[in-house]
Amino acid sequence: MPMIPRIRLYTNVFVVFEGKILLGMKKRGVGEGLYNGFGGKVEPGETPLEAAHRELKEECGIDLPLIHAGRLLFLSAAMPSWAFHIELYRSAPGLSTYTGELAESDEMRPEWFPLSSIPYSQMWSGDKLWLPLVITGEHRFLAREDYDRETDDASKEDSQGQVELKRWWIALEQDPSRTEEKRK
Ligand SMILES: Nc1[nH]c(=O)nc2c1ncn2[C@H]1C[C@H](O)[C@@H](COP(=O)(O)OP(=O)(O)OP(=O)(O)O)O1
Repeated sequence: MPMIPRIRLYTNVFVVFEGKILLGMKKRGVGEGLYNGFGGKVEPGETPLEAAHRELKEECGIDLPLIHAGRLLFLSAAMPSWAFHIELYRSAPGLSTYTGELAESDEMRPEWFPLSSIPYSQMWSGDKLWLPLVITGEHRFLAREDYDRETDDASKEDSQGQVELKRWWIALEQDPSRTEEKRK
């Protein structure tokens, strides 16, 4: 029987104000050197929303109302024992203030970017597929990504194993609060 991976549950929060987005430069660990939202593992006894607020506060010092934006599920050939499930949140629409003091932490250096110049080339390669949906916040979505070994250039492989985004799909959730759209 093939090995069945175990699910690791994470959160990721994007603070989006009028015309700008708050990202963090990851200073250590997995994803070091990349910009990302603020987040981490959901701890036992915590809901994902509670974890999202806790991680936002721990990693950049602030808190504000959040809405669920979507869900990312991905597999990576670099970590075949795990399936990653990330609950994605964004700040509630229309907000322009937060509580607390925006501050650098051991893990993240926060930085505002205009929505017109999001540093996608310094982010996880799949994020550009769904971050625009997080920013508009009109539909919640499910995104699915498979990272596999690079096949075109074996010289790039190191002991960690280089992976690239090979397959993906995104689907919008039905939102019962919206008028049912007619489908062709
Ligand atoms: N925006 C993103 N896009 C993506 O494709 N993978 C992401 C991602 N954000 C996080 N991941 C993946 C990478 C890695 O395997 C895992 C780790 O995420 P994080 O850096 O958020 O958590 P940490 O390892 O810092 O956990 P904590 O120690 O609980 O803070 O989730």
